[in-house]
Amino acid sequence: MSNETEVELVDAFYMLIESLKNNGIENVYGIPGIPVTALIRSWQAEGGKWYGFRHETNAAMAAGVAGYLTGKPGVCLTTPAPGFLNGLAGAANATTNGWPMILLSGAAGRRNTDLQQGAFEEMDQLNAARPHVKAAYRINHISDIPIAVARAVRTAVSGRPGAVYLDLSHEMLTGTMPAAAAEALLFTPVDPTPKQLPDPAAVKRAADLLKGAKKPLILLGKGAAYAQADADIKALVEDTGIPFLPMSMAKGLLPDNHPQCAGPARSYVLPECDVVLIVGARLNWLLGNGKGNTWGNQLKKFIQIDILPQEIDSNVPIAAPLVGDIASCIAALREALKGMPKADAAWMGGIAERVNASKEKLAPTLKVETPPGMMNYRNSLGALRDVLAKYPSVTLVNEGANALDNTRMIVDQYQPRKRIDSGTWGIMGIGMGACIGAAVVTGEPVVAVEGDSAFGFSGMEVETMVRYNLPICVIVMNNGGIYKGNETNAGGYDDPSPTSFAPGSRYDKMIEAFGGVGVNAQTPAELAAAVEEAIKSRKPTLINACLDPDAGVESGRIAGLNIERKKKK
Ligand SMILES: Cc1ncc(Cn2c(C)c(CCOP(=O)(O)OP(=O)(O)O)sc2=O)c(N)n1
Ligand SMILES: Nc1ncnc2c1ncn2[C@@H]1O[C@H](COP(=O)(O)OP(=O)(O)O)[C@@H](O)[C@H]1O
Ligand SMILES: [Mg+2]
Repeated sequence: MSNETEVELVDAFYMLIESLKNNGIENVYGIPGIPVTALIRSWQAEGGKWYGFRHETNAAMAAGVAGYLTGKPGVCLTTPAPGFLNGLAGAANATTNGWPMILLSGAAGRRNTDLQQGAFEEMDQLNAARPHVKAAYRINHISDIPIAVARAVRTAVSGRPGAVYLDLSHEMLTGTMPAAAAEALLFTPVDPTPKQLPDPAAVKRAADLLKGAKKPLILLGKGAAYAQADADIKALVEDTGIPFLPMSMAKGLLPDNHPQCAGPARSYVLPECDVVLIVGARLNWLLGNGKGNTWGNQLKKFIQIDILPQEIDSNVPIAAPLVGDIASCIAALREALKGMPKADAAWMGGIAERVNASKEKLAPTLKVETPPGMMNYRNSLGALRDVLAKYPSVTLVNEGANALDNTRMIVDQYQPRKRIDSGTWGIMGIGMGACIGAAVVTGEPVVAVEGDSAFGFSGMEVETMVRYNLPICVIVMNNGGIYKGNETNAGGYDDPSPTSFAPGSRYDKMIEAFGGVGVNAQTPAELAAAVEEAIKSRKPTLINACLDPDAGVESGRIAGLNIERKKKK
């Protein structure tokens, strides 16, 4: 009898499953196929939750959003080469957003790949991943799995979070090892997201600057939402009385209707403020790179809280860098600011005036009557706003151009981490993956406001939503095209324009094909009723919101980034 039959062995699937569990991973998102199908079945058999998608990019988006919402890396599992590449788009988006996720992909054997001998789905995935993720590792031997998974988790969640690629080489996946030795290697990592405490001198410098400000502003970014230091952030804002400006995914850290919220007065507070406390936000294109017209011509003093030291001075000089994790930095800053007088009443009064004026100007447009089937962004989203105000725990997913800009402006958020959108890249295609990831990790209803083009990037996942019976209500803002639906093509012949879709499309019929609830909403009242019914019923629902094809402007609020022809021919 050979020695092998006497010694109990374990295989790589066992080591992967146990290592994922030791790192607190409960859900895996992806698509089966060679060589991972049996691994998925084993994961399920061991009690792991599997969410099977229709496209790996959507599975990876779900994993990234799950990471953002929970602080634990979402895990996406794919097959090699094309499956890996599809997943990589979601991993790159997670890394750009600073969200923790792990992309696990099967890979062809090293011997063939490194000699480019044409193995099945051969690709040098490790090197293809490296430029687009926070880190990429290959596991070459079964005994390395526990350390590799722990390292991937720690890398994904520590510092600035991001995606980690783990290459599951064929040789490793087919390996076995003695069970006793394997058990000795399995472990649970200690404190993968350690506190990063700020330097007390830096805290004092920041506090002194804030105390001396005449027109201070607190700018909250999605890093502040991700940090889950909600109570301390709210207390810092309210104790100091300083106005706050939330970036889109920081909305809800304090309610959008909070008296200190300067959101509707962004174009006033950015040029007028003198000291800005940036909490988990980057001075990138979304904030005019911290200079130019967005900020007016007065010199600003920036205080920046960030866990990544090299984010400081990325665009403009930072007068008081505060490097550390947001929770630790905010706690230290609150201590240093104790007794500081509230922000200047004249400054607050000026902001309140502009916020009220902005709201008064917007209000009537939200109630405007339009003929059935010809809603616009204002009256449709005005109706949605009133419904969602009654359900603050609903997660709102949002993408598109006009569909994005108008929803961000009109629909208020009341709780942290309840708005997921196109993020730092301004990417289309996060939609259905984000809905599924959010529904899975929150267990709460999700409402998505999707441009009809944006929806198209991930729309096949309505079958996935129905299959898992997730409480997701997708609203397709059907204006008949990209930005609008009534452009004619420049050539004058009959083909559609570059931005138009088939007129009269009925997206609600898509979900009905899979057994979900489809609604064709012609008026704001019909839209509101259908959304509320979907939230209450928790049934997977798709609402085709019929908008005027002329509603919308090219590229929404970022039209200025377009390049136009300098001359006709
Ligand atoms: C992956 C990807 N592809 C293309 C784009 C370009 N793009 C595209 C294609 C948009 C769709 C706008 O049309 P929509 O129907 O989604 O929204 P509205 O009609 O409401 O503006 S917005 C935008 O920046 C993108 N941002 N991301
Ligand atoms: N826990 C944390 N502590 C400190 N900084 C963090 C933490 N998590 C994320 N960050 C930082 O927050 C910033 C988020 O910026 P960004 O994604 O541009 O936000 P927004 O788009 O809302 O402005 C990143 O620079 C990231 O390094
Ligand atoms: Mg559209």
